[in-house]
Amino acid sequence: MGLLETIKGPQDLKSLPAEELPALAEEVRAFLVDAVSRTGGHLGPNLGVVELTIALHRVFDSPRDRLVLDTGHQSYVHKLLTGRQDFSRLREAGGLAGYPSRAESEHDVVENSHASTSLSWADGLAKAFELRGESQGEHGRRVVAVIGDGALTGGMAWEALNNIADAQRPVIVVVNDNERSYAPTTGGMASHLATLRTTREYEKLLDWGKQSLKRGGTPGRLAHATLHGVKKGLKDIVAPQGLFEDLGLKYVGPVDGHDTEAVEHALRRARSFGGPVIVHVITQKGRGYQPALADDADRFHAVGVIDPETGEAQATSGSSWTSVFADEVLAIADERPDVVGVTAAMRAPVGLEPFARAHPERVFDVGIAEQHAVTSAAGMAAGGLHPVVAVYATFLNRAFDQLLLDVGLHRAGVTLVLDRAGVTGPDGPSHHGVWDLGLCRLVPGLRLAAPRDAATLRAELREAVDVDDAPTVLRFSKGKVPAAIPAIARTGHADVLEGPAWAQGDDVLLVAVGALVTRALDVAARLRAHGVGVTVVDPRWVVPVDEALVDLARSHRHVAVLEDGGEVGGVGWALAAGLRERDDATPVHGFALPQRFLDVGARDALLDEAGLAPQDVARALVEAVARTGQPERPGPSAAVPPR
Ligand SMILES: Cc1ncc(C[n+]2csc(CCOP(=O)(O)OP(=O)(O)O)c2C)c(N)n1
Ligand SMILES: CC(=O)[C@@H](O)[C@H](O)COP(=O)(O)O
Ligand SMILES: [Mg+2]
Repeated sequence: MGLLETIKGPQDLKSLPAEELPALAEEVRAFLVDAVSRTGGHLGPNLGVVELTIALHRVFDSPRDRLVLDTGHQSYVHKLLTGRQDFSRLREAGGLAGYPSRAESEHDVVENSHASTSLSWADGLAKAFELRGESQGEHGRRVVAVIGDGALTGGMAWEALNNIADAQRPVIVVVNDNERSYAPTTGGMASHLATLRTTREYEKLLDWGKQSLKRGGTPGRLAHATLHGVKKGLKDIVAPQGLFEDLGLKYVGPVDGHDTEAVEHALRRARSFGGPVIVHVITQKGRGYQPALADDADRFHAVGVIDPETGEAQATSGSSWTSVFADEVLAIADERPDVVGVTAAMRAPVGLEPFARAHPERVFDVGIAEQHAVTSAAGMAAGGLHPVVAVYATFLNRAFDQLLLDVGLHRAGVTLVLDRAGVTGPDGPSHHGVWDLGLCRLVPGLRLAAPRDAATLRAELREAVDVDDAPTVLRFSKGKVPAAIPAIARTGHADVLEGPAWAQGDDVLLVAVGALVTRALDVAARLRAHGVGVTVVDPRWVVPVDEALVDLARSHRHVAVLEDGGEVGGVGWALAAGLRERDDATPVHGFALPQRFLDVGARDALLDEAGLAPQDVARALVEAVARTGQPERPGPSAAVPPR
């Protein structure tokens, strides 16, 4: 039996002799490579925090002390050391979550996978422990937040530091500095951390110098004393007193994050300090696994299954929607010098890499700072540019106020491209992009399109960037782009995809949104097989709902809406409202996602479980049509509540 199998919880870890820790670290690394190669996941980030996590659980007493992991994608080692070693179904329904999960363990605190929140959580916990009288003294409860250098570029982190620095509560902020988000971290903060890292090299050099000089007898000792004086002066030049210290935070580091003993020593110093302290730990993303270290793109940040022979990692997302966007936005950028790209530390995942390679001066990586991305885009538009801000749909949540009042209020010609819209799957509840339709519907003047295939993505993107007096948004899902789905007619903005067989009349108007068009066509075939007449339309622009679509709805006995987003503020919700405004009683059957947090799971399975399986939708509509008998107007009724 290896060491790792003997670790059932932090107590077992604490009792391990220090000399066995390197061997444990190697076992953990081997486990991670083996397990994550089979399931996919965040291999690179977790390989970088092995020694750090071991040290954290030896110095602090989780769950009495609270360990908050920012973003949470680097929580696999934490899980291994807190009694969870079955990674066979990592990031699958019913398996281990890829992020902290309170349902899994009392050692887990924050389940939100959105970056830069950990310091605010820590500030809140520390205030609670203080008011409850639990944090005082050497053995008082401690709060430790582990935040990456990427997450530290997020504005929330600095709002929290402003508060943490202002009080003498025992908050330990561990900066896990591996110099990367996906790609190398950008911005002034990254440069500052680099300066502090340089100090590390500088300190090593000085330490070497000191030891050598001391061995040189009296002349050497004199020289050492002189050098020591020089050091202080030089250090202020090389590493001006740290930003953190200027804020009033004690700074410990930089520490070699792969030397468990050194990290433990630094953490014990931090713990005993009793006030707010930064422990700056230098780690290596992908540490110990050559294929990850060789991956210049993102060090196996988030990978799919890995071929054990070659070390080749499948793309996690493999979302070919992204590649269509990447190709079309580059074509647009070649034609229009006013078009610029903006990313929040995800240039490659959102498809702006080709654009950046061709026009490096016109793609801006603002760090993990979606709020800044959106408002700076409003500034760019005011300055005569047309920014294309590409983010995952779920991360737009963070920039709603900026979208509403910096972009919307000023009618700024900004185009937002929301990748991973709808159910994403393995990343769980905080990653599903199911809020954007409702949020965007709140912004007056905003227009949102949901392409159904590659051709409509290209066309709708071009329509969007041609709008310079209002915000425009495109949303598309994770996964594969379907084969081309041609239209047979156009009504208003909507494409008619399939009309009723002449004998079957106008029983159902089936409105299909974006990637769910494929499912809708399956539903339509099932309806026809049951003698129900159906017209399938793709509205293309779904915010606001097109008046022509409302008119079309009124000429059918039933309207059904199939969409990959939350029901509140969705297309079905808006279409029902449009019919009510006309005092029209056409029943609207909404097939949207329930307004709750969806768990981890495969995208298609989660859609089916939400009632969006074609056979279930068809059955519900056949029953609804049967209930209303002959084609006469049903009695006055509100919209049939979405399922
Ligand atoms: C608000 C937000 N934007 C974007 C992301 C996507 N994302 C996940 S991890 C990551 C990089 C994090 O870098 P860092 O904090 O340095 O952690 P590391 O992976 O280097 O350990 C990003 C951008 C996110 N989770 N949250
Ligand atoms: C932690 C995080 O936010 C990302 O790494 C995310 O897991 C990537 O998702 P995709 O795999 O869909 O690109
Ligand atoms: Mg990092």
